[in-house]
Amino acid sequence: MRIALIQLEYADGESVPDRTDRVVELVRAQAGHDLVVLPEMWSAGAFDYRGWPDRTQTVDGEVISRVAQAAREIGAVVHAGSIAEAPENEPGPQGRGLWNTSVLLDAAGERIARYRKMHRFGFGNGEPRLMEAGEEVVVLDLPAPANGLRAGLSTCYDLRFPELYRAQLDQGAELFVVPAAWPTARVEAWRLLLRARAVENQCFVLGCNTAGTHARTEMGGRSAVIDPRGEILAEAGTGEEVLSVEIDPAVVPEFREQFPVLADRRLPPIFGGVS
Ligand SMILES: NC(=O)CCC(=O)C(=O)O
Repeated sequence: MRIALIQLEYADGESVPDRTDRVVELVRAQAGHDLVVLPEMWSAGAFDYRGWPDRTQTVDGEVISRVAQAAREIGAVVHAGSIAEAPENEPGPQGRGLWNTSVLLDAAGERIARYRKMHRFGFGNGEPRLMEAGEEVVVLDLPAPANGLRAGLSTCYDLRFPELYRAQLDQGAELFVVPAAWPTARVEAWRLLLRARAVENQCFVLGCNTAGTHARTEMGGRSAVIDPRGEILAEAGTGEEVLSVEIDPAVVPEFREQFPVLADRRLPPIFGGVS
Protein backbone atom coordinates (compact mmCIF):
# COMPACT_ATOMS: atom_id res chain seq x y z
CA MET A 1 0.00 0.00 0.00
CA ARG A 2 1.47 3.33 -1.05
CA ILE A 3 0.88 6.16 1.42
CA ALA A 4 1.48 9.91 1.19
CA LEU A 5 1.52 12.11 4.29
CA ILE A 6 1.23 15.79 3.38
CA GLN A 7 3.06 17.79 6.05
CA LEU A 8 1.55 21.17 5.24
CA GLU A 9 3.27 24.43 6.15
CA TYR A 10 1.16 27.53 6.62
CA ALA A 11 1.27 30.94 8.23
CA ASP A 12 -1.27 33.58 9.29
CA GLY A 13 -2.85 35.68 6.58
CA GLU A 14 -3.60 32.97 4.02
CA SER A 15 -7.35 32.80 3.36
CA VAL A 16 -9.24 29.51 3.64
CA PRO A 17 -10.01 29.47 -0.14
CA ASP A 18 -6.33 30.11 -1.00
CA ARG A 19 -5.09 27.45 1.40
CA THR A 20 -7.72 25.03 0.14
CA ASP A 21 -6.57 25.62 -3.48
CA ARG A 22 -3.02 24.86 -2.43
CA VAL A 23 -3.99 21.71 -0.51
CA VAL A 24 -6.14 20.41 -3.37
CA GLU A 25 -3.15 20.77 -5.73
CA LEU A 26 -0.95 18.90 -3.26
CA VAL A 27 -3.51 16.07 -3.00
CA ARG A 28 -3.80 15.90 -6.81
CA ALA A 29 -0.02 15.63 -7.05
CA GLN A 30 -0.18 12.38 -5.04
CA ALA A 31 -1.73 10.36 -7.91
CA GLY A 32 -0.37 6.81 -7.69
CA HIS A 33 -0.76 6.63 -3.90
CA ASP A 34 -3.49 4.50 -2.30
CA LEU A 35 -3.91 6.56 0.86
CA VAL A 36 -3.22 10.29 1.28
CA VAL A 37 -3.28 11.99 4.71
CA LEU A 38 -3.57 15.69 5.64
CA PRO A 39 -2.92 17.32 9.04
CA GLU A 40 -5.22 18.56 11.82
CA MET A 41 -7.31 21.75 11.38
CA TRP A 42 -5.31 23.00 8.40
CA SER A 43 -8.15 25.10 7.03
CA ALA A 44 -9.09 26.82 10.31
CA GLY A 45 -5.53 27.16 11.67
CA ALA A 46 -5.07 24.74 14.55
CA PHE A 47 -3.83 27.26 17.14
CA ASP A 48 -5.64 30.32 15.75
CA TYR A 49 -8.53 30.08 18.22
CA ARG A 50 -9.75 33.61 17.48
CA GLY A 51 -10.06 32.84 13.79
CA TRP A 52 -12.10 29.66 14.20
CA PRO A 53 -15.58 31.27 14.30
CA ASP A 54 -15.03 32.65 10.76
CA ARG A 55 -13.59 29.42 9.41
CA THR A 56 -16.04 26.77 10.52
CA GLN A 57 -17.13 24.11 8.05
CA THR A 58 -19.59 21.26 7.81
CA VAL A 59 -18.48 17.76 6.82
CA ASP A 60 -20.03 18.33 3.38
CA GLY A 61 -18.96 21.99 3.11
CA GLU A 62 -16.57 23.64 0.65
CA VAL A 63 -13.29 22.41 2.16
CA ILE A 64 -14.21 18.72 2.36
CA SER A 65 -16.04 18.84 -1.02
CA ARG A 66 -12.93 20.20 -2.74
CA VAL A 67 -10.70 17.52 -1.15
CA ALA A 68 -13.29 14.87 -2.10
CA GLN A 69 -13.13 16.01 -5.73
CA ALA A 70 -9.33 15.61 -5.63
CA ALA A 71 -9.72 12.10 -4.09
CA ARG A 72 -12.03 11.18 -6.99
CA GLU A 73 -9.60 12.54 -9.55
CA ILE A 74 -6.63 10.53 -8.27
CA GLY A 75 -8.64 7.46 -7.19
CA ALA A 76 -7.16 7.38 -3.68
CA VAL A 77 -8.56 7.10 -0.18
CA VAL A 78 -7.97 10.51 1.40
CA HIS A 79 -7.90 11.38 5.09
CA ALA A 80 -8.82 15.06 4.78
CA GLY A 81 -7.26 16.00 8.13
CA SER A 82 -9.65 17.78 10.45
CA ILE A 83 -11.91 20.83 10.25
CA ALA A 84 -13.51 23.15 12.79
CA GLU A 85 -16.89 21.50 12.33
CA ALA A 86 -20.03 23.52 13.10
CA PRO A 87 -22.99 21.42 11.99
CA GLU A 88 -26.35 23.08 11.55
CA ASN A 89 -28.82 22.52 14.39
CA GLU A 90 -26.49 20.47 16.59
CA PRO A 91 -25.50 22.52 19.65
CA GLY A 92 -23.78 19.59 21.41
CA PRO A 93 -23.91 18.75 25.13
CA GLN A 94 -22.14 21.99 26.14
CA GLY A 95 -24.02 24.19 23.67
CA ARG A 96 -20.88 25.13 21.70
CA GLY A 97 -21.79 23.45 18.45
CA LEU A 98 -18.13 23.13 17.43
CA TRP A 99 -15.96 20.01 17.08
CA ASN A 100 -12.45 19.21 15.83
CA THR A 101 -13.60 16.67 13.25
CA SER A 102 -11.58 14.54 10.89
CA VAL A 103 -13.07 13.08 7.74
CA LEU A 104 -12.08 10.02 5.73
CA LEU A 105 -13.05 9.90 2.03
CA ASP A 106 -13.02 6.90 -0.28
CA ALA A 107 -11.63 6.87 -3.81
CA ALA A 108 -15.03 7.97 -5.15
CA GLY A 109 -14.93 11.01 -2.86
CA GLU A 110 -17.65 9.64 -0.56
CA ARG A 111 -17.36 10.29 3.16
CA ILE A 112 -16.80 6.92 4.90
CA ALA A 113 -15.90 8.05 8.43
CA ARG A 114 -16.07 11.06 10.70
CA TYR A 115 -14.08 11.23 13.95
CA ARG A 116 -14.54 13.99 16.50
CA LYS A 117 -11.41 14.59 18.63
CA MET A 118 -12.03 13.18 22.10
CA HIS A 119 -9.24 14.85 24.08
CA ARG A 120 -9.28 18.63 23.69
CA PHE A 121 -5.95 20.44 23.97
CA GLY A 122 -5.52 23.73 25.82
CA PHE A 123 -5.89 23.20 29.58
CA GLY A 124 -9.02 25.35 29.91
CA ASN A 125 -8.32 27.55 26.87
CA GLY A 126 -8.60 26.88 23.14
CA GLU A 127 -10.28 23.56 22.45
CA PRO A 128 -11.69 22.82 25.94
CA ARG A 129 -13.18 26.32 26.10
CA LEU A 130 -14.53 26.51 22.56
CA MET A 131 -15.20 22.97 21.42
CA GLU A 132 -17.23 19.92 22.30
CA ALA A 133 -15.44 16.63 23.02
CA GLY A 134 -16.00 13.73 20.67
CA GLU A 135 -17.50 10.63 22.22
CA GLU A 136 -17.08 7.92 19.62
CA VAL A 137 -14.21 5.54 18.93
CA VAL A 138 -13.92 5.13 15.14
CA VAL A 139 -12.34 2.06 13.56
CA LEU A 140 -13.01 0.81 10.03
CA ASP A 141 -11.67 -1.41 7.25
CA LEU A 142 -9.98 0.81 4.69
CA PRO A 143 -11.57 0.46 1.25
CA ALA A 144 -9.76 -0.12 -2.07
CA PRO A 145 -7.21 0.87 -3.18
CA ALA A 146 -6.01 1.19 0.46
CA ASN A 147 -7.61 -2.10 1.52
CA GLY A 148 -5.91 -4.70 3.68
CA LEU A 149 -5.76 -2.83 6.99
CA ARG A 150 -8.29 -1.86 9.65
CA ALA A 151 -7.74 1.76 10.68
CA GLY A 152 -8.41 3.65 13.91
CA LEU A 153 -8.84 7.42 13.77
CA SER A 154 -7.54 9.89 16.35
CA THR A 155 -6.18 13.44 16.42
CA CYS A 156 -3.02 15.01 17.83
CA TYR A 157 -3.38 15.39 21.65
CA ASP A 158 -5.29 12.06 21.69
CA LEU A 159 -1.85 10.48 21.27
CA ARG A 160 -1.18 11.11 24.96
CA PHE A 161 -4.08 8.87 26.01
CA PRO A 162 -3.12 5.23 25.37
CA GLU A 163 -6.49 3.84 26.45
CA LEU A 164 -8.05 5.26 23.27
CA TYR A 165 -5.63 3.19 21.18
CA ARG A 166 -6.31 0.08 23.28
CA ALA A 167 -10.01 0.62 22.58
CA GLN A 168 -9.22 0.84 18.86
CA LEU A 169 -7.06 -2.28 19.09
CA ASP A 170 -9.96 -4.11 20.75
CA GLN A 171 -12.04 -3.16 17.69
CA GLY A 172 -9.46 -4.72 15.41
CA ALA A 173 -7.23 -1.77 14.53
CA GLU A 174 -3.99 -2.53 12.70
CA LEU A 175 -3.15 1.06 11.67
CA PHE A 176 -3.58 4.36 13.53
CA VAL A 177 -4.01 7.54 11.48
CA VAL A 178 -3.10 10.64 13.51
CA PRO A 179 -3.40 14.09 11.90
CA ALA A 180 -1.78 16.72 14.13
CA ALA A 181 -0.73 20.31 14.78
CA TRP A 182 1.96 19.53 17.33
CA PRO A 183 4.32 22.37 18.23
CA THR A 184 8.14 22.32 18.07
CA ALA A 185 8.30 22.91 21.81
CA ARG A 186 7.14 19.34 22.46
CA VAL A 187 8.11 17.60 19.24
CA GLU A 188 10.27 15.00 20.99
CA ALA A 189 7.17 13.85 22.89
CA TRP A 190 5.35 13.54 19.52
CA ARG A 191 8.14 11.40 18.07
CA LEU A 192 8.23 9.21 21.18
CA LEU A 193 4.47 8.75 21.47
CA LEU A 194 4.04 7.77 17.80
CA ARG A 195 6.50 4.93 18.36
CA ALA A 196 5.03 4.01 21.75
CA ARG A 197 1.52 3.63 20.31
CA ALA A 198 2.98 1.44 17.52
CA VAL A 199 5.01 -0.79 19.84
CA GLU A 200 2.40 -1.34 22.56
CA ASN A 201 -0.36 -2.16 20.05
CA GLN A 202 1.73 -3.76 17.28
CA CYS A 203 0.13 -1.40 14.77
CA PHE A 204 1.33 0.82 11.93
CA VAL A 205 1.13 4.51 12.90
CA LEU A 206 0.79 7.36 10.40
CA GLY A 207 1.45 10.68 12.12
CA CYS A 208 0.81 13.67 9.82
CA ASN A 209 1.91 16.89 11.52
CA THR A 210 1.87 20.57 10.53
CA ALA A 211 4.88 22.81 9.69
CA GLY A 212 5.48 26.58 9.78
CA THR A 213 4.41 29.16 12.37
CA HIS A 214 0.87 30.40 12.83
CA ALA A 215 -0.80 32.20 15.72
CA ARG A 216 2.70 32.69 17.18
CA THR A 217 3.11 28.93 17.57
CA GLU A 218 5.87 27.09 15.73
CA MET A 219 4.76 23.69 14.50
CA GLY A 220 7.16 20.77 14.85
CA GLY A 221 6.80 18.81 11.61
CA ARG A 222 8.47 15.36 11.94
CA SER A 223 5.53 13.53 10.44
CA ALA A 224 6.33 9.83 10.43
CA VAL A 225 5.33 6.35 9.37
CA ILE A 226 6.07 3.76 12.06
CA ASP A 227 5.78 -0.01 11.62
CA PRO A 228 4.27 -2.45 14.18
CA ARG A 229 7.74 -3.14 15.65
CA GLY A 230 8.18 0.57 16.36
CA GLU A 231 10.70 1.08 13.55
CA ILE A 232 10.58 4.45 11.80
CA LEU A 233 9.96 3.71 8.11
CA ALA A 234 10.12 7.39 7.16
CA GLU A 235 10.26 10.69 8.98
CA ALA A 236 9.86 14.24 7.66
CA GLY A 237 11.96 17.24 8.56
CA THR A 238 10.53 20.47 9.90
CA GLY A 239 9.28 22.22 6.73
CA GLU A 240 6.59 21.45 4.15
CA GLU A 241 7.19 17.97 2.79
CA VAL A 242 5.35 14.96 1.40
CA LEU A 243 6.38 11.60 2.89
CA SER A 244 5.80 8.83 0.38
CA VAL A 245 6.06 5.34 1.85
CA GLU A 246 5.17 1.79 0.79
CA ILE A 247 3.83 -0.41 3.60
CA ASP A 248 2.95 -4.09 3.55
CA PRO A 249 -0.33 -4.85 5.41
CA ALA A 250 0.73 -8.50 5.90
CA VAL A 251 3.40 -7.32 8.37
CA VAL A 252 0.76 -6.83 11.11
CA PRO A 253 -0.55 -10.44 11.36
CA GLU A 254 2.93 -11.84 10.70
CA PHE A 255 4.57 -9.86 13.50
CA ARG A 256 1.69 -10.48 15.93
CA GLU A 257 2.03 -14.22 15.33
CA GLN A 258 5.81 -14.21 15.60
CA PHE A 259 5.85 -12.07 18.79
CA PRO A 260 2.39 -12.58 20.40
CA VAL A 261 2.67 -10.04 23.21
CA LEU A 262 -0.97 -8.96 22.93
CA ALA A 263 -2.09 -12.44 24.02
CA ASP A 264 -0.43 -11.76 27.41
CA ARG A 265 -2.61 -8.79 28.32
CA ARG A 266 -3.98 -8.86 31.88
CA LEU A 267 -6.44 -6.26 33.09
CA PRO A 268 -5.79 -4.74 36.55
CA PRO A 269 -8.85 -4.99 38.84
CA ILE A 270 -9.71 -1.32 38.32
CA PHE A 271 -10.45 -2.16 34.66
CA GLY A 272 -12.56 -5.18 35.50
CA GLY A 273 -10.05 -7.74 36.65
CA VAL A 274 -7.49 -10.12 35.19
CA SER A 275 -8.55 -11.70 31.90
N1 LIG B 1 -3.25 20.25 18.58
C1 LIG B 1 -2.97 19.54 19.65
O1 LIG B 1 -3.73 18.69 20.07
C2 LIG B 1 -1.65 19.85 20.31
C3 LIG B 1 -1.20 18.80 21.28
C4 LIG B 1 0.07 19.18 21.94
O2 LIG B 1 0.67 20.20 21.67
C5 LIG B 1 0.63 18.28 22.98
O3 LIG B 1 -0.01 17.28 23.30
O4 LIG B 1 1.73 18.59 23.47
